[in-house]
Amino acid sequence: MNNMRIQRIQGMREVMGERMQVITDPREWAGYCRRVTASGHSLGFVPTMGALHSGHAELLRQSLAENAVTALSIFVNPTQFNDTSDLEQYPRTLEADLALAEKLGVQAVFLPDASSMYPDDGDYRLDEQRLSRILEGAHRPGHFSGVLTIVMKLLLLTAPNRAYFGEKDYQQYVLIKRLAEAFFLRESLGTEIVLSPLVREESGLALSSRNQRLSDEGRRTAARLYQIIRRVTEPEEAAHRIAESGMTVEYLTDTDELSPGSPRRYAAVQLEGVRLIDNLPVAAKISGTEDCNEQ
Ligand SMILES: Nc1ncnc2c1ncn2[C@@H]1O[C@H](COP(=O)(O)OP(=O)(O)OP(=O)(O)O)[C@@H](O)[C@H]1O
Ligand SMILES: CC(C)(CO)[C@@H](O)C(=O)[O-]
Ligand code: BAL
Repeated sequence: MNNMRIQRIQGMREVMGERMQVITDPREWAGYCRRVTASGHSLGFVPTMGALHSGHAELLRQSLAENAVTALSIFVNPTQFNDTSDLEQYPRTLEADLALAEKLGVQAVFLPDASSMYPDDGDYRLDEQRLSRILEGAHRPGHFSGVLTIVMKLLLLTAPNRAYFGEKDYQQYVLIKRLAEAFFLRESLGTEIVLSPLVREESGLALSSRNQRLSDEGRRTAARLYQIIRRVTEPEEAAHRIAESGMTVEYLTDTDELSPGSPRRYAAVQLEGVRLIDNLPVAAKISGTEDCNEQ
């Protein structure tokens, strides 16, 4: 980062105060965000459901590098859970999340509750008619309607210059990018939707908050998912090998529907009652060997 940029960011931290702001009220949050942008400073925004891990940290680092101020939201959004036990068991680690955000240098955290984000009790919903119905959407009815609705509310309140979403949830990223285009969010809010690369454990397992619910043995089994999807050419054969490893396959598909001309492989599995997803560009698959035990 060049010196001018560092000085600008330091200046901004003095204006906004050194301590990280933690805000729960949507109106107060909108006011804070408007003050940041009105004073000429760029605002990056990373929406999450908390239980932060290194994947989230990467999104935050990217935002911190590209914007004067970085805002994080933590909200376990009930309308995107089609399964109530998944919602109840979703990991919540607020104190550790705030400590990590502060350590990374995040300037503001939005922690709303469900009643403040849904003053309409969820009567109003956004709905996409096509790409939200495949892959994750086919297996989690209503999920993307909940995601798009809460993301639109968060973007309207925050009006960031850039909002960051992870490649781990590639279908979600595509739907949000198209949402921004459909509703002219660049023209109205000045918001650009940014894709952040997928972060994996050394074993290859995609980092995910839900991984916390896996046993040690479950984690080792889960690592096979990536090893198999990146090495086995035929989707049917890959699904068979994943099932042999002890996971229940929900889907495993190669398609370019979400990225025309550049097909990707998408997979969702269940293991120990935990639902895991992964994806990669088909071109990134390793050909020439189908030995999934090799790293
Ligand atoms: N391993 C990862 N690499 C890159 N981005 C990630 C990763 N994990 C999560 N993200 C991104 O972080 C943002 C917040 O995700 P979220 O809080 O749902 O965490 P999560 O780990 O995806 O949890 P889960 O899948 O268990 O709900 C999303 O944009 C998501 O795509
Ligand atoms: C984008 C999001 C924060 C909306 O609740 C969530 O779906 C997530 O964390 O990926
Ligand atoms: N990161 C995806 C959000 C969800 O699984 O609900």
